[in-house]
Amino acid sequence: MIDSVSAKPDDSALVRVRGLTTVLNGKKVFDALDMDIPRGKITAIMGPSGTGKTTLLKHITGQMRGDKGEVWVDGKNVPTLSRDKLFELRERIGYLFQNSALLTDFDVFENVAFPLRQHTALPEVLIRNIVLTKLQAVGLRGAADLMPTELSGGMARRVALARAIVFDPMLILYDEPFVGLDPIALNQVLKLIRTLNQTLGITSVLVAHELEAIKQVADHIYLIANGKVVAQGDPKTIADDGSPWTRQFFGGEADGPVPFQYPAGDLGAALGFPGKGA
Ligand SMILES: Nc1ncnc2c1ncn2[C@@H]1O[C@H](COP(=O)(O)OP(=O)(O)OP(=O)(O)O)[C@@H](O)[C@H]1O
Repeated sequence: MIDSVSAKPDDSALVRVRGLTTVLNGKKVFDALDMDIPRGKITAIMGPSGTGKTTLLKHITGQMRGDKGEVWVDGKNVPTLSRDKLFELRERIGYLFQNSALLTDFDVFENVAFPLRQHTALPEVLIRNIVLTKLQAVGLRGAADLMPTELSGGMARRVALARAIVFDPMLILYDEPFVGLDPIALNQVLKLIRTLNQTLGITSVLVAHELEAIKQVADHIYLIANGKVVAQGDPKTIADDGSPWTRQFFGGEADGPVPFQYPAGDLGAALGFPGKGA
C-alpha cells in the first residue's frame, strides 16, 4: 500500500502528507491529498464543513488510516507504525479539541497532572514543578486550586491547553479552539497559541473557521475542499488569490464551488406536480 521510497522524510516539514486517499461511507473524503506542515510554524487548515479537517488530524495521530498514501510525522510514516511506536509518537503530540473537557471531580492542578500520573512514575515534586510551570505558561498558576465549575469558558480552554503541553510536545493539534469563546477569551487563546509556538518552538496545526483570528496567527493557510488542497499561502496571499474557492470561502458567499443546494431530485416531482411533457 505504501511506497516508502517515493516520499523521503523531509526535515523542513514536520508533517508531510502524500497521495492520501480516504473513503468513508462510500464518500471520497481525501483524493490524493498532498500537504506539508513546516516545523516551528502555525499552519491553519480551513475548508467547508464536512471537508475532512478533523479526519486529517486523526490521520496525523494515527487514529485513522487512509486507503492509500503516506502521512509522515517527524520522519515516520504513521500508517506503517507498530502499536508501540504509534503510542510513542502520540506522546509527542498535544491536542486541544473543542470538547477537551476537564475532569469535573478534580481541581485545575490535578487536571493538568492527570496525564503525568497516568503515563509516568515521576516523583511528586517533579509533577508539581511541571504542572505549575505549564499553568504559569497559560497564565493560570493562581487558579491551581479552583474546580472546573469555577472557571470561565476561556479559562477552562487554557487549562486544557496546559494539560496538552505537559509532555512538551513537538506538535500541537488544535481542533476548533475558539468555539464558544467571547472576544476577550478568544484573543487570550490566540495569543497563547502564538506564544507557545514561539517560546517553545512547537509546530502548531489549527483547524478553525474564524477567519479573522486565523489571519492574525497563522503563518500558512491550507484551504481544502473536495478532497484536495484548493488554495494555500500566507494569510495575505490567500485572501488575494481571487480563485472561486477563496472568493466563496473567505468572502462568505452562499453559493459558488460549494453549492448552496445539497444534491436532490426534481423539486416538482418531490411536491407531486406532473413533470415536463406530462
Ligand atoms: N469515523 C467515521 N466514519 C464514517 N464517516 C466519517 C467518520 N468520520 C468522519 N466521517 C465523514 O467524513 C467527512 C469529513 O468529516 P470531518 O469531521 O473530518 O469534517 P470537518 O471538515 O472537520 O467538518 P466540520 O468543519 O463540520 O467540523 C464527513 O462527511 C463525515 O461524515
